[in-house]
Amino acid sequence: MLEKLKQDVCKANLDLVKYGLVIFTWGNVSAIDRESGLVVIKPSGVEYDNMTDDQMVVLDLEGNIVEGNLRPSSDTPTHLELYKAFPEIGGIVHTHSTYATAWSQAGMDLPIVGTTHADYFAGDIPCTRDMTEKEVTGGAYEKETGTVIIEKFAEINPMHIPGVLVKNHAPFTWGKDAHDAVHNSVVLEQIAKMAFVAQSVNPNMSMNPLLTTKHFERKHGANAYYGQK
Ligand SMILES: O=C(CO)[C@@H](O)[C@@H](O)COP(=O)(O)O
Repeated sequence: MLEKLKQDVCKANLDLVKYGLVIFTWGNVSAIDRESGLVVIKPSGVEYDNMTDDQMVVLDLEGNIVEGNLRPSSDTPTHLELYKAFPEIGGIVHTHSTYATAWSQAGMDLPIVGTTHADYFAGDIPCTRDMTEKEVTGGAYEKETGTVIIEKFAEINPMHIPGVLVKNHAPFTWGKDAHDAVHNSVVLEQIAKMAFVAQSVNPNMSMNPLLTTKHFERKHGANAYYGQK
């Protein structure tokens, strides 16, 4: 079932290793088939070295396992909440990549201070609020992680800012498919690193909003002209 999607999701997970975004089992990628409403995600705690397509787990949006012998990623409920809230997205990535995670741990939005950032994210990348005791200990921690992310995007278009920093935890990114979500995760790590260095040089750094709009629009706007037709 969903063989092509399982291949794509497995490859996307392995790409996290290729791009240096995960060590051990510290991350996960999923993708959704919107027609059937089924989600494919990597199994929990399985080393990337040994990961194969047929280990991918297929679930419905309520978290019922439809196919697979292994337990799905522990972060599956977060992914499911995001798929339900953001109908335009087709893939999700979670990593503990160093610089993006450091900003998450600092509890700070990642400020937009360069065109590299604006080419992919049309503004600051928000950091979520502290989770309440009930959200952490009430039995639905991973689902509630999704809730605090969605809350943060009440007034943000998730296709304009395809990522978030979960406070004291780590980043999630998304995209039109698993590959696109991985791409955004790689970019997020790089811009988090660049912003860290820039801030150490100038703590009062800023960016002209016109430049932000120009760079985001030329790649993603209605009249985008970056790249080939
Ligand atoms: O966030 C964490 C751990 O803090 C998890 O995302 C990470 O270890 C990956 O877990 P899974 O192997 O996907 O269950």
